[in-house]
Amino acid sequence: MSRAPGILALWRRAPSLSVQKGSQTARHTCLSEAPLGNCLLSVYKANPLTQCFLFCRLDQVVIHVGALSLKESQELAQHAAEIGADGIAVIAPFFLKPWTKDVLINFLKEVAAAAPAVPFYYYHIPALTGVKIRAEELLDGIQDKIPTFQGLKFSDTDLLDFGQCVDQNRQQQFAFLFGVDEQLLSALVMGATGAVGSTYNYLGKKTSQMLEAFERKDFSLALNYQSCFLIYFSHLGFGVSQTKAIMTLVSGIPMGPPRLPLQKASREFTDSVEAKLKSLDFLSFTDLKDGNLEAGS
Ligand SMILES: CC(=O)N[C@@H]([C@@H](O)[C@H](O)[C@H](O)CO)[C@@H](O)CC(=O)C(=O)O
Repeated sequence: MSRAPGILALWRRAPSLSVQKGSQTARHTCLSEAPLGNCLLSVYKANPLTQCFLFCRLDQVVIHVGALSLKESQELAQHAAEIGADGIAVIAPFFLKPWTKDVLINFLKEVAAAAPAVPFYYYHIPALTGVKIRAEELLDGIQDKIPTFQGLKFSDTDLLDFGQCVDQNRQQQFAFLFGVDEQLLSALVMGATGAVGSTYNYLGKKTSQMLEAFERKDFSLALNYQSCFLIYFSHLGFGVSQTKAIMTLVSGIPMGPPRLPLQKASREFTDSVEAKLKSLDFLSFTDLKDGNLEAGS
């Protein structure tokens, strides 16, 4: 079974943390149905491995149930409802793509209807799905079609689209969870209500400090934190494999290589990240042997 942990989510004005499970970083599209179902169940039961990564109590679990097959997505949604998920999230199907807003909403509506009592989030990640329907366009009138619609996970760099989503939300009924970690500060300024991202699995504390600085209106300190991430990312570049390697380094728990077609991060990458994390004083488990990066799957 996959050991990929959920994605740490940071919510503004909330003392505790939440998790999104079955997401891009957790390689949901690479998992077959059975391990994915088990994986979801294990999170619901707050398994020690997950808790160990989050270093916190899980207050909310939002489960990603998107799939290429509508039926599979509906089954995952039903399963999420049965095990008591606090929300479900769905990406756009990405092989045979919906090309218009109405078609996309119809697909999402059918998934949402399979879990009619569970809050529903649209997970907007056009760089990976290739579905470029603007989120702002989608929001218009969406609750008439999907009564459980709760908000967006917005994983795109188009801050104009993001700003227009926030602008539409005059009654503030929706949550806007931002998913480009390097741009979180800009999104906060524009009205993000939370964040979900892979880097919070290991940069969560620094990001919380950035959020605190932002709340105190200490923008220069907040910018310092964000710049630290920007420099970090722009030099190294991060994908799922790299994230797994870093999570292994930071936690000491072997995450193993990613599944094909992903390739495991290179030795040069892990060496360079290890040095960087040490310089930031992030590594408490510094004596990893080569084998630890290989174990698990
Ligand atoms: C394309 C991608 O993986 N984006 C990440 C970001 O957290 C991203 O890793 C980070 O901003 C670094 O580029 C998230 O938006 C996606 C995510 O949280 C997930 O579904 O795993």
